[in-house]
Amino acid sequence: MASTIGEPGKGSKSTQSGQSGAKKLKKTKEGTSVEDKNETKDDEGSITDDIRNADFYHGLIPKTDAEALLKKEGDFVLRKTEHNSGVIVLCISVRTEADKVKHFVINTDASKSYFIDAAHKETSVSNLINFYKSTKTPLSVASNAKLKKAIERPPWGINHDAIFIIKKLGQGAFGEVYLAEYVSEKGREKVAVKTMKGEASRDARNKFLKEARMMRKYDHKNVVKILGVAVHEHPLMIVMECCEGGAMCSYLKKNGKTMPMKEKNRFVAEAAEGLAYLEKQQCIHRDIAARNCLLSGKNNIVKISDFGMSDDKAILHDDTLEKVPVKWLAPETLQDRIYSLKSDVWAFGVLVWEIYSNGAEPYPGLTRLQTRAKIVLTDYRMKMPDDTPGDMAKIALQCWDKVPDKRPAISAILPDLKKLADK
Ligand SMILES: Nc1ncnc2c1ncn2[C@@H]1O[C@H](COP(=O)(O)OP(=O)(O)OP(=O)(O)O)[C@@H](O)[C@H]1O
Repeated sequence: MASTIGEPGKGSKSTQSGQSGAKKLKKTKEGTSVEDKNETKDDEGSITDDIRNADFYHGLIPKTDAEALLKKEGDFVLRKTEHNSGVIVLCISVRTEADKVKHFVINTDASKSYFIDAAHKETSVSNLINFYKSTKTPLSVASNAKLKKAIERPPWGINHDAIFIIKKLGQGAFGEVYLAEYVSEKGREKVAVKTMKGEASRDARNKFLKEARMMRKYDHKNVVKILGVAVHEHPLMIVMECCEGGAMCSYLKKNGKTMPMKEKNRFVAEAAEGLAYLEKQQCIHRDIAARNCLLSGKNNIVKISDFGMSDDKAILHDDTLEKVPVKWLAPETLQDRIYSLKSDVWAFGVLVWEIYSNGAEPYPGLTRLQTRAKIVLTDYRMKMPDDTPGDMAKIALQCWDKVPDKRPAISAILPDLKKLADK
């Protein structure tokens, strides 16, 4: 019987490619820069070069991404997925005539034969796919899933060997962020590469790649652009435009005292422009802060980054409140764990405060717990730094209205912020 994901074939071994081990990046002439090759060796058992280089092999792309690529009945991709905890297997995802996507594990036996249904075995994965495609045999009787058209990797699917790591830029939640060179048909360009540690769980991997999925939707000069993801090998990578100026909060800490007021006003206006765009796309960012605004180019253009927590639901109820940036959270988030476009507006107010206080930590002298208590219980609001332009201070206070609906939309305050920046 064919086994779909979640119901492994009994008495057979799936095409395991081994659990990801932690790997160190190193610079190589060939590009991908992974020191520990063990896992790739494991991969080679089942993923031979004909598969690795096949256009329809998508590596570890998440189910959601695979499903979005399969538009018509018979469209299929070959990908890797975590079958049972810690075991990476090869699987075929295919859209069925019932307009559902089914995922079939490719199994292997002691004699290195590959099969979906033990009734038909082949000596390689590519032969197995060719068999199902050419004979139009259903992958399982129940689903009647047939392989018709292999769907190629999308343009955002990047090969590891097109990435040349140069140096570490920072530390992300899942792994390091590097400056790298990305070689494509367009030539060579400097990029930032967010990596994910090899030993991460399926959950963490999905979270990591969700950030890429969110970023793919956006195209704006004040939002960090994604170029693609590399998911064929470990470490998984998100490849994005590089903002050489680094995080705004570090810049403010270093240069804030000597920065012209005009530049601070511009930082506010540019961050607002990026955020107004996200607001229009119904994207709740959930982590607006100076540390997540990056600076790009010789003019230090502000770009909103870090979509690790973002979502495109109108209102989000997140029960976990795990590792949350308390000092940037609105009262309704602190109390009821509700996130909305209006909780981003609150965080934008805190960002404005950070800009005029030269990157200081909000609510100086208060712990996270004290901050939470003061906001929720006493309606406490920070005082804006003394030299904040009056109109700017007024706008920040509007962003901190207790009632989310009374906070302005970013698009509504943007014209005034731009005027202030142009003065
Ligand atoms: N596109 C980029 N260009 C230049 N530097 C970057 C870029 N993206 C990230 N960095 C650097 O890497 C650091 C970590 O990135 P980021 O904050 O996005 O990671 P993260 O996984 O979301 O971490 P956390 O959730 O803890 O903030 C940033 O502070 C910045 O210094």
